[in-house]
Amino acid sequence: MNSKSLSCEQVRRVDQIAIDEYGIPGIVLMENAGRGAAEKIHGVAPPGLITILCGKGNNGGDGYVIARHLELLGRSIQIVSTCEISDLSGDAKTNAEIAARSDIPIQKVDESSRLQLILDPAATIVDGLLGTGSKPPLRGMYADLVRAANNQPCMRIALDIPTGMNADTGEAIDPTFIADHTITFVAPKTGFASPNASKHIGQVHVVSIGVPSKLLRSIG
Ligand SMILES: NC(=O)C1=CN([C@@H]2O[C@H](COP(=O)(O)OP(=O)(O)OC[C@H]3O[C@@H](n4cnc5c(N)ncnc54)[C@H](O)[C@@H]3O)[C@@H](O)[C@H]2O)[C@H](O)CC1
Ligand SMILES: [K+]
Repeated sequence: MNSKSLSCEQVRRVDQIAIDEYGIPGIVLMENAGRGAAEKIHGVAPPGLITILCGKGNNGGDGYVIARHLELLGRSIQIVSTCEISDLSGDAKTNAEIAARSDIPIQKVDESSRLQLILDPAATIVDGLLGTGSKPPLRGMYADLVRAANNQPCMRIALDIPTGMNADTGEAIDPTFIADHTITFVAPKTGFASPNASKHIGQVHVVSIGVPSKLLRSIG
């Protein structure tokens, strides 16, 4: 990994400074993240359906953007969401509404047996459940969804961090998403260098979200 690693706190600070001091709207950061991630996913995902798991925060928000761009790239996609669009907020809600208006298929799951029915064993799974806002260990349905995803015989791609991982230490309490590829935003996370992390992160791809290099240099 050629980029300097950052902690979750540092990356969240990049986000906030970009918005508050540089005036880059959060929705622009999310669009850059999602479009960049979609292009990486298109490059590594085998032919066929791509199922995007979307959680209730901005990690899920990235997933709604990714779905729109993968469809534009000609890929077959479906979104599996852990909550109603009305339960989302901010940029994630905006992008969920855009996806719904675009007739992108969105199915809500409230427990994992339903997910087993939805998941096509051959379909690539994209993990947009939890990112830097995660406080492991996983609770309730998120733990069940990660176990169900890990049991599928398909490629798995994590967005920003594998759900369940402590991205600062690399600690991966069971269950933690097991990714073949991790598409991470701004910079690799500090914990990715830990031996505990390697089984879960797979190949790491860093995607820029359009933050100026002057800001990146200022993060110590
Ligand atoms: N600068 C950037 O890197 C950008 C990052 N983006 C993406 O935003 C997420 C972070 O989003 P956030 O809304 O802060 O949190 P999450 O989506 O990670 O978590 C959502 C929500 O989930 C709840 N939660 C926390 N821990 C648990 C748990 N153990 N079990 C169940 N639920 C949990 C909690 O309420 C959280 O708030 C980042 O990773 C990127 O993907 C931006 O899109 C672009 C800029
Ligand atoms: K994730």
